[in-house]
Formats: sequence, C-alpha cells, structure tokens
Amino acid sequence: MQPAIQVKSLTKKYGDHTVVDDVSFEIEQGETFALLGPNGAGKSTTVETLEGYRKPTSGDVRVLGTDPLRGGLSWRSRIGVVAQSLGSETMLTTRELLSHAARVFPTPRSVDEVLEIVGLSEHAGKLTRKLSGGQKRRVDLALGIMGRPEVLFLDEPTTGLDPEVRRQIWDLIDDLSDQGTTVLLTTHYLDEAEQLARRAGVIIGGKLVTVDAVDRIGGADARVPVVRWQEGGRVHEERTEHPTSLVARLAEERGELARLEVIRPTLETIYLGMLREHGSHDMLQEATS
Ligand SMILES: Nc1ncnc2c1ncn2[C@@H]1O[C@H](COP(=O)(O)OP(=O)(O)OP(=O)(O)O)[C@@H](O)[C@H]1O
Repeated sequence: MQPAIQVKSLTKKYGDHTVVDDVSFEIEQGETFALLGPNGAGKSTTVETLEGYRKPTSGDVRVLGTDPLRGGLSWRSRIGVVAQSLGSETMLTTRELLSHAARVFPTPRSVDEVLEIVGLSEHAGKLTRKLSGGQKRRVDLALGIMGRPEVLFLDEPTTGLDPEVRRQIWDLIDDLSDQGTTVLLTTHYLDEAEQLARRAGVIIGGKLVTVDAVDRIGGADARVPVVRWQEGGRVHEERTEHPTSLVARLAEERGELARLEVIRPTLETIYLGMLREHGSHDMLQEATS
C-alpha cells in the first residue's frame, strides 16, 4: 500500500535561513502521526508544504501520491486542513458557514451530521464570531472534515482549550482515525501525542531528530524507571530495569521506606531531555513556559 504522506529530503529556506532541513518521513494510510517540536522548529512550514501552501526549496513531498503544488481540485477535496489560526470568525451562522463550505466538495457530509460530530448542533444558529474559543475551534474542525477527507492535517488543534473540550476533540479525532482517516497532527501537548498518535517525529531547529513509535521515542535507555525513596533525611534514587525486584530487596533489607516511588519517564520528560541535547536554551524555555 502506498503511504498517504511521503516526505523526502524536504528543505525550506527563507533567504539564508534554513527553517526545514533535509526532513524525511512517511505516514501510512489510516495512521495518526504527531509532529512535535518547540516554537519555530519548522512544524507548520512542513505541514503547510504538504497542504500545497508553501513551495519546497528542495526535496520531494507527496500526499495521496500527488505533489501538493500540482494537486488540483479533486486532490484538494480529498484532504482536510485545520490550520493553526482560527479561520471561523465570520458574519455567518455556523450552519450557513458549513453549508457554504459543503458546496465545494464532491461528496460532503451533511451539515447536520458535521454539527453532530463536532458537538455544535445547539449552536448552529449562532454567528460564528460570537462563539467561544473552543466552539470556534470546533467550527474549524467541522470545516476540516466536511469533505470526508482521506488525509486530515491538524495544526495544534487543541491549543488554548479547556481540558474537557480537549478530550472531546481527542474522541472526535479517534473516531475519524477508526474510520480510516490519515491524520497528521502538530502539537505542543505531549499527552495529546501519546493519546492520539501511534508514531511521532520530533523536529528541532528544522531537523527531524527522531521518528519512532510514541512509546519508543528517546530509546530504551531514556525509559529506564527510577526508584526513589527517603532514608536518613536524604533522597535516594536508583535507575533500574527491574524496579519490582529492587523494591522487594529494599523492603526486605530496610523495612518500610518513606516516600517510596517508582517513576517511569513520561514522553514529556524524554522530550525535554531531547531539547536539552539538541536544542538551545531558548527552545527549552519556550517548551517549559
Ligand atoms: N514566510 C516566512 N518568511 C520568513 N521566515 C518564516 C516564514 N514563515 C516561517 N518562517 C520562519 O520559519 C521558522 C519555522 O516556523 P514554523 O511556523 O514552521 O515553526 P513551528 O514549528 O510551526 O512553530 P510554532 O510551534 O511556534 O507554531 C521560524 O523561525 C519562522 O520565523
């Protein structure tokens, strides 16, 4: 089966500034793939190139087998785009906006179906510019899925949303994925990547520093658990592949231990370690701020 997305040695320069540097990866049909990286790393530039909105300086990209710069209307109707900025602040009601959008697709979902999927049925008659931030983001998602896209690009779909709305949007993305939609997601939320994606790539300073299964990113060594406890007023830590055995031995030798914890590094801890290794101080500050 041909991959849904192929990126080969993609490089994008603005003047002397290389913002995407020899990036290569593939996304299988039906896969949800997360692109992670600090502000300014090159995520949106990569995604916008795949959407056909930016011209690569060099390299080759294909979406559904087509060069996005040459993709005509029929190709465009097979992809869905939810850009980073809100695109839904119009003078139309939600229903009017979706009805207009539906006309450009050959086999659109019905407006009522889309309203239901994104949970906006009860706001269908409201002017989009009067919706809350979370509701506007849902309108963006509604516009992105209106044409039943085979590939959906989601650029930071849940930034700034409250935890409940984020989870609802995750459920929506999971449902689309179950229906076979290929999803390319950029996000700053590591829990979002863990929840939704099978594989992820980390891009730092325009370079793709890793592509792997979400639960393998950073390598086995970065995932070794740490057993931590307090003894004699001091905190003790030991990294071990066998935390249960270590805890059993400590319990046998020393009895009850104060503040005993087994800590398994999260994707976030591993990601911050990667920024430290590859990135600048500024990137780390942005990622942790
Ligand atoms: N039209 C442009 N002209 C010049 N430089 C640009 C242009 N668009 C983007 N850049 C630069 O390219 C770099 C990558 O930007 P990009 O938006 O791809 O990053 P990002 O990883 O999506 O960041 P964020 O997480 O902040 O959205 C940045 O340094 C940005 O300033």
